[in-house]
Amino acid sequence: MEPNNDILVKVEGLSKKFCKDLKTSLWYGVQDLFAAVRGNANERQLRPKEFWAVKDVSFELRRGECLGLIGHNGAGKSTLLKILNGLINPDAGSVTIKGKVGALIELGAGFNPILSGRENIYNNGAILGFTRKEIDTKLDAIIDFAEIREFIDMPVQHYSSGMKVRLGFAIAAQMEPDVLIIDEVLAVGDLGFVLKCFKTIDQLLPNTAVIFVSHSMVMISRICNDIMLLNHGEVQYCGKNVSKGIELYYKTFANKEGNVVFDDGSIELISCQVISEGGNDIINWNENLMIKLHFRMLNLDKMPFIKVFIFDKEERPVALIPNYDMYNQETSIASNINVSVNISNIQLTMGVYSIAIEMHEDNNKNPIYRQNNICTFSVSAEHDYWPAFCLDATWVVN
Ligand SMILES: Nc1ncnc2c1ncn2[C@@H]1O[C@H](COP(=O)(O)OP(=O)(O)OP(=O)(O)O)[C@@H](O)[C@H]1O
Repeated sequence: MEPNNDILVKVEGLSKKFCKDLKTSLWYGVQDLFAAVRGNANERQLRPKEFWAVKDVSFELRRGECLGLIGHNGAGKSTLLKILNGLINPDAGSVTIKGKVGALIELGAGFNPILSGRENIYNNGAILGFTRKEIDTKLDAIIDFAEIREFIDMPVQHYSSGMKVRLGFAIAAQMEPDVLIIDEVLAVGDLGFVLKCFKTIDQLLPNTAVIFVSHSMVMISRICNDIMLLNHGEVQYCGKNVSKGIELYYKTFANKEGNVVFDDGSIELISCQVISEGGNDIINWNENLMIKLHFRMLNLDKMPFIKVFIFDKEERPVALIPNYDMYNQETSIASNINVSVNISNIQLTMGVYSIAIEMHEDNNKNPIYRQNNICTFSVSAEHDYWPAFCLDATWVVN
């Protein structure tokens, strides 16, 4: 048995370039072939229409480590995984992988579509280096894990996307690989299956190195203890601070524009401001926060029912502040209203949040006004955590 902290994946200076147009790419292919024969290949330079899909990527992964690979569409994540899995050759750099590799890269890739699920289990098992006898002993566990016993003798080409990913993950996981590579495919599984995958990855992790690509920061933060952020093929951040990697990823997609979703002309929202005790828009964790609203009543003579929503950077609503205390109070048409909403000890974690406002004539009636992303504010804190709240609790030893 190898020591627990042995390096299973070692990637050094890995680069891969592609060409943006097919004709030129084929011509470069021919040139490269001759250059390689003459032994003077100049792989590190880009020619017209070429670009780096992966550039100078290096990292190491040990047993028990799960690397989350994140980045915008086209950042180079799948290309990197395909190089790791030996599906494409890099132009520069090296990859060293120890042990058995289980990979779920493209939906249905690795399956022969005209063979049944059962036959594909034997094929994939053989590719992973298992004998027929070994696969026989794992067959039932794979079929049960995938929950597709009814359809196991049906050709894989007739499987739904979810069924394909179930079978692929079941094979990869039940074969107990040393290195498990998972591309975004889990996104097509239903919640029940995703939860099962999380549990399985938790169980495998002590003996496995996992590389996991996802656009879901919820999944990344749930299972990864290392993170790599790719930006146009280059590593923007690589390290153990998963929250920092996620925060940097979010910064690439900052949405600063507000949008009115609904406005029936009853009210004009003039301004919305979020301010800290110190009077600026950066709030320290556990500090008091004030939201100042200024609006004009155009066609209403009673205070509307107002819901102030706080959204996180992934546009998940994390808090709601309703004005139960003051709605329905008498006002007059054409009056200007200034409202302060005071929130004590805000315990949201570090990051950028946005405000949305919805107003109703009455608690139970349809909205008369809704605007998203009206303004943003930042919470600063000593530590960067993924969950939305870090509660100021008292710990007592009893
Ligand atoms: N075979 C290929 N030939 C030419 N360009 C390619 C090829 N494969 C990938 N690319 C390009 O390389 C870049 C990286 O693609 P890749 O699929 O690795 O991105 P990704 O980070 O996985 O994106 P996504 O989040 O959309 O899955 C993209 O610009 C893509 O168009």
